[in-house]
Amino acid sequence: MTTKREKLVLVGNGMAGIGTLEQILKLGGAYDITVFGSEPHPNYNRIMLSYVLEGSKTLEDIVLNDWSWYKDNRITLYTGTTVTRIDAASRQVIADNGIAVPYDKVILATGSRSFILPIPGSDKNGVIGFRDIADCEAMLEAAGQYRKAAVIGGGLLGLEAAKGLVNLGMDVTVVHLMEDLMERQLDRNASAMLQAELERQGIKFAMGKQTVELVGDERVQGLRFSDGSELAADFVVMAVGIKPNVALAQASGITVNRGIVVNDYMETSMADVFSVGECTEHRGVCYGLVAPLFEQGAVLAKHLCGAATLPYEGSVVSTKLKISGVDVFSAGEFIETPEHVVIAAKDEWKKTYKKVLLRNNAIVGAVLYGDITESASLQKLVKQGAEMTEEIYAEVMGAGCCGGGTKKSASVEAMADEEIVCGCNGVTKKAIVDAVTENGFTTVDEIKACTGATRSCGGCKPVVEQILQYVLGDGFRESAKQGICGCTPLSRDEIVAEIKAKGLRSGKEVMNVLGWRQEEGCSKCRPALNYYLGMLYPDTHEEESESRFVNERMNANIQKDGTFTVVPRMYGGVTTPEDLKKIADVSLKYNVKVVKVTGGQRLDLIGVKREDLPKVWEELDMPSGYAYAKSLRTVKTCVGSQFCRFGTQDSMSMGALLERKYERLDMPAKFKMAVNGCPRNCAEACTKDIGIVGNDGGWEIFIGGNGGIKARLADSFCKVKTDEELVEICSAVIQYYRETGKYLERTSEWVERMGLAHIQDVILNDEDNRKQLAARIDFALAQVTEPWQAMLKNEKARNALFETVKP
Ligand SMILES: Cc1cc2nc3c(=O)[nH]c(=O)nc-3n(C[C@H](O)[C@H](O)[C@H](O)COP(=O)(O)OP(=O)(O)OC[C@H]3O[C@@H](n4cnc5c(N)ncnc54)[C@H](O)[C@@H]3O)c2cc1C
Ligand SMILES: NC(=O)c1ccc[n+]([C@@H]2O[C@H](COP(=O)([O-])OP(=O)(O)OC[C@H]3O[C@@H](n4cnc5c(N)ncnc54)[C@H](O)[C@@H]3O)[C@@H](O)[C@H]2O)c1
Ligand code: SF4
Ligand code: FES
Repeated sequence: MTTKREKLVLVGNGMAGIGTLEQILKLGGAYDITVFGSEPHPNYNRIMLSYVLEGSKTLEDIVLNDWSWYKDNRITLYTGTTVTRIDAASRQVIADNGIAVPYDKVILATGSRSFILPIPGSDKNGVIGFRDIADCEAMLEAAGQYRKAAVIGGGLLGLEAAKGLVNLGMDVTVVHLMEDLMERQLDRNASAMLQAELERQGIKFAMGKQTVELVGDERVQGLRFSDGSELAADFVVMAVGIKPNVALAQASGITVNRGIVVNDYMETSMADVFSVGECTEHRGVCYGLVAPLFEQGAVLAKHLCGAATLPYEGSVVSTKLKISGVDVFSAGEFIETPEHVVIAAKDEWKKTYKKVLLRNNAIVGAVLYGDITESASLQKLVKQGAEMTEEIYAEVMGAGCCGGGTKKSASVEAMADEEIVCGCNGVTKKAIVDAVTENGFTTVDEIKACTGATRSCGGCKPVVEQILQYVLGDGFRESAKQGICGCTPLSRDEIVAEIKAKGLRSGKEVMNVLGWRQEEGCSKCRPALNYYLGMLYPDTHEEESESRFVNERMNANIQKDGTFTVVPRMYGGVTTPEDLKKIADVSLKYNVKVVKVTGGQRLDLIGVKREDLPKVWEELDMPSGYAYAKSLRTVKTCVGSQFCRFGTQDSMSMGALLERKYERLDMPAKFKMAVNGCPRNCAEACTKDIGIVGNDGGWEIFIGGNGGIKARLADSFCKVKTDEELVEICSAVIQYYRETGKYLERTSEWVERMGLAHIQDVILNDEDNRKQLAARIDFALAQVTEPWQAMLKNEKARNALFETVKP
């Protein structure tokens, strides 16, 4: 006889909720699971949004559980769907779009939202919080259009946001209410050192300022303070704290205080309804960091799986600011009172500071600035409220405030097995050592995939590295080479070489033969392998569409409200009245929300419903502009010699020719080109992957430009006389990039890695090689087909993607 599986509904697709589900799945919990999330994305690492803004990660990098994870674990997922009520009488969870799902158990993990100061003007355009992908995208966009930003709030979030905006080229002032930055985590000494360093990094500060109004017309133009002074700003980020999302609990009659009130087993006041994460209030505390949320999730998962568990008794929190070049750590109590015994060391030359607070000889708090080597030990000692002893003093204070560096592996050696190394994910030293000794893992990525350590804020990475060094000894340096992801220690070049040498033909085969740690791979390696195989076998590789990112699978870009954009090709930025009429007719018929002229000189139909996509493309009957793909996006052109008085070359015709030639071909990353009729460079060749400028009766070719987050001016590659030479060199450059580029590596990074001189040598000084590269790209180009034409003929794929399955 089979027992009926209970129905578990999770509301909130964030880190706390999905972390709890991961634990439940690990424990073998027998539930039919449904997840609701208001955002249109799979579970992603919210913490890493700071790195996305700062430019060191992309949105794709921060996905924690991609769409296939839900499918593989038979979880029904409703994204872009907000639950509005739990009906205890009918035992159903009811969503805003009318979907009602029966439940046996419900987990509320609805998180928080940004607290927006209730002051006049806070609803003006250009004022946002920093909480989710949509906010992050809005900030990236604003940085391209506006100059002067103000970030209100000098806490963790405000400072990380400010650094991100400075990196994006904005003039940023942090407006802080108090006289000390991060006054909830740091004492005056550490705060002052932090402010000095951040000023050095380009952030300005307005301290002790209370904003009473945001001024401007529709768009914000500045801030007015209580002392009457003003600050000009055309973009304002509010980072003054968070508010738990409790509307659903309230509407369902569940007891709510600041957060959803729970007991030590995460039970709310409603039977069979539990709560974890930032929306939760436990013993009067709502947490705003991931470590406590995962601790809550671990207790709840065991509780729901019938496994023995201790009650959740609250968490001691510690924080680390994620700004490169600024190492700050704080745990427990940090402001001394007459009750405390203070151990402190400050080195103004090395710019380091260390303070440990004792109460009745128990370690109750610590602040580190500049050198945070001891953060893991101190975090544990504070959590345990350990007694200070001579040994601990020597271990923690070492040579004073900066002695950690010389005794790193000694301090790791001295760590107890059960000591927590990764506070965010509760991973002990023993779990990491076991992953090395029992599973043979040798890199941080492998440890991450196996244990979860370093998966969230990344603050524990140095200690994980020290443990690897301590366990592997000399073997560590050799193994320090990182694989393309946690599934393999192999680099891109090694994988491509093995595919060629062993004649491997599919992603699965590559993973099997090359000994992938995770049988199914992950969201990093699957699309990369699909690209490498397609590049190596253009005529025979069977496209593995399930390995593609969702936008590529749908041949359309998903937007934050769950609708899509449609961008038809306009070769060289040139269109016709007939095509414009078609676009207008289709836009009206399918209620397109906005028609936007893009930076790449074409039209973007924004707000198309998923189920309308096939009909829109069928009626447009125009080629896809690949605005979602890792391939040629646009060839921007100026008017050129056909019309411009200065033009010496026909840039419009050449742009259209190049766009028709290279469209649809997969590349390591998105690829943009521009063609100009003369050196006035109206189509901005200098920020394109390949930029072309009419010059001296011929063409000058530039490569490796980028106008995005990591802006880079293109390098002059060569000058040519004829159109034929131009096309041959473009072909050779693109094919060489395709053959040697790492998946997701833009040409700006590729040129820096390979060296301009080397690429010139390969392509300009070796005619045979150049011709072979051009022939290989022509062969690959002969295999590509128009995706929407194929999709419209394939009813099964069309139904599966656009009618029955959620992305
Ligand atoms: C930029 C940034 C950087 C951060 N850095 C760090 C850090 O370095 N270290 C650290 O520990 N913490 C950090 N945090 C905090 C950390 O990200 C949060 O504590 C954590 O993500 C909260 O997880 P959660 O699942 O409780 O809530 P959330 O992540 O807010 O997830 C809740 C989800 O539920 C959805 N939802 C809400 N109501 C409903 C509903 N009725 N129906 C359906 N869905 C709903 C929301 O849209 C959201 O997607 C950072 C936060 C930000 C914004
Ligand atoms: N590295 C990290 O651990 C990290 C990074 C980002 C965010 N987070 C978390 O995200 C959440 C939100 O972060 P946060 O920094 O907004 O919250 P926070 O509550 O930690 O800090 C808000 C700051 O804004 C200041 N403030 C309040 N009102 C103000 C006003 N009117 N004008 C100027 N300043 C004002 C406060 O003095 C405080 O320093 C927190 O839970 C935080 O822990 C953590
Ligand atoms: S780049 Fe030269 S040819 Fe082209 S539009 Fe500008 S001035 Fe005219
Ligand atoms: S401490 Fe945050 S990921 Fe390990």
